[in-house]
Amino acid sequence: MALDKTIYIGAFVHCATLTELEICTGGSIGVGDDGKIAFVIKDRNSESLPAGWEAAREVKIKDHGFFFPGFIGIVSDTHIHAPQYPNAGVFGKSTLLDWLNTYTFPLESSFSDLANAGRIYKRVVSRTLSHGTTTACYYATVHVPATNLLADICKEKGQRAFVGRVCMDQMSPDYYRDESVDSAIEASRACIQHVKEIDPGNDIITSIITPRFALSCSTEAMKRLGDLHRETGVPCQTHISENPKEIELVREVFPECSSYADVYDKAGLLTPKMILAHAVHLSKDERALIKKRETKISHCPASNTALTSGAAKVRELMNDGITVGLGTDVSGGYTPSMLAEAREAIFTSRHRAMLDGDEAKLSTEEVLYLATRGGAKVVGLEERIGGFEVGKDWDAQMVSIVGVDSSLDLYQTVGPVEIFGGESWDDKVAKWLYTGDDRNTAAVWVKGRLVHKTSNFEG
Ligand SMILES: Nc1nc2[nH]cnc2c(=O)[nH]1
Ligand SMILES: [Zn+2]
Repeated sequence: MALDKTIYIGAFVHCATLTELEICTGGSIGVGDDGKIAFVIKDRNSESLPAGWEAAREVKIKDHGFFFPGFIGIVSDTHIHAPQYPNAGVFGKSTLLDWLNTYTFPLESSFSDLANAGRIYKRVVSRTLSHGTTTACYYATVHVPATNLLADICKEKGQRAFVGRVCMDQMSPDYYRDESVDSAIEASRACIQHVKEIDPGNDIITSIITPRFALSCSTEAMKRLGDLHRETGVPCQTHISENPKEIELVREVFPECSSYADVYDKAGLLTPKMILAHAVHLSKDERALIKKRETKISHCPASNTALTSGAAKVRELMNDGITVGLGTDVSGGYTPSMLAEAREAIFTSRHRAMLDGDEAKLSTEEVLYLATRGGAKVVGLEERIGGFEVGKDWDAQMVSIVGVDSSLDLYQTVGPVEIFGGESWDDKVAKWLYTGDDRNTAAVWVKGRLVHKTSNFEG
């Protein structure tokens, strides 16, 4: 689809490094008709437009707002279960294993009904886009037609997505499981093939091989999925070391393996293109193995707190040199918002700090990095998304914070973020992170295409 050449004008905020925000208050970014950033002007007063851009369309920021890279969670939300969205906020006092049996498997099994799947998947994709999630790493269900439908919906709505059919051939309910290893592999191949047909170049949609977790997959199934991963180059995602009872059971079910990480390693699944969600209780040896294999981790703090799984030691993972992103893990996590997830990451780190010392604290800059550039690295798209550099895709959100305008004596805010006029730019970003919500996400673009807008967007 041809896009208009567009110049985005106003303030731009992105993560220069893990610990530094780069804030250009008077900049412009030109996005070509291919959806890629063609130029970045950091100061409009001292730099003029490149030739040929005089007649380009303009999109301007209002008042205190700014452009920010789209969230990459696993969103990218680096870890979200699309079929579990109707249960967001519904988990009672359960912990992982009883939560799966009580809430999750019954809901996921209902995706054998394609009309039901379509109704829910449309809402998940619209909702995550409205929160600024430009890339999502989705778990679907075991069902091939519904998984393919999720890929179709992401493509149609324009959300960059990794879409995985869930494999589960053991220790799963009779009413919801793969019947055999052969049928599981065949079904996974069918979903990989579907994505090849709808998006051969993985422009927006990528298939992802998805063994649910070690307990629901036989050794044979995991080995065959490892072979499929090697044969196709398709990335992988799964869960690891989330809950103490789960870890104990993994020990009992796989006595030949020295650790949870070793179960995946022996199956050929611990590779640079594998995303492991949770990683709450990893041992030092497991962390060393994950680092050696260049495997990525999705930190899911809201879910880890809700299901009382534990508080992951993110500082330790980062100090080990492991690449970390953020995931909402809906509906283990209650929220589809990566902004809320970033807050949860901050507060979980503060609880860790009360046990481990101040170094454990994550800063505003660090969690925004995990939600953008960190997520881009986790999904292997760091050359294409995550920040505002020439040649990258325009995956961005316009953050709208209309504040006090003393000249007009107006007082109008978008959502709950209050701006009184004395705030520095760092303060404004922090206020957005701590007090903002989807009302502040005025518009969202993926690869230059406008994929969400509110009434606060005039463009
Ligand atoms: N949080 C979470 N952990 C899991 N482990 C296996 N399946 C799941 C799931 O659906 N959610
Ligand atoms: Zn999960």
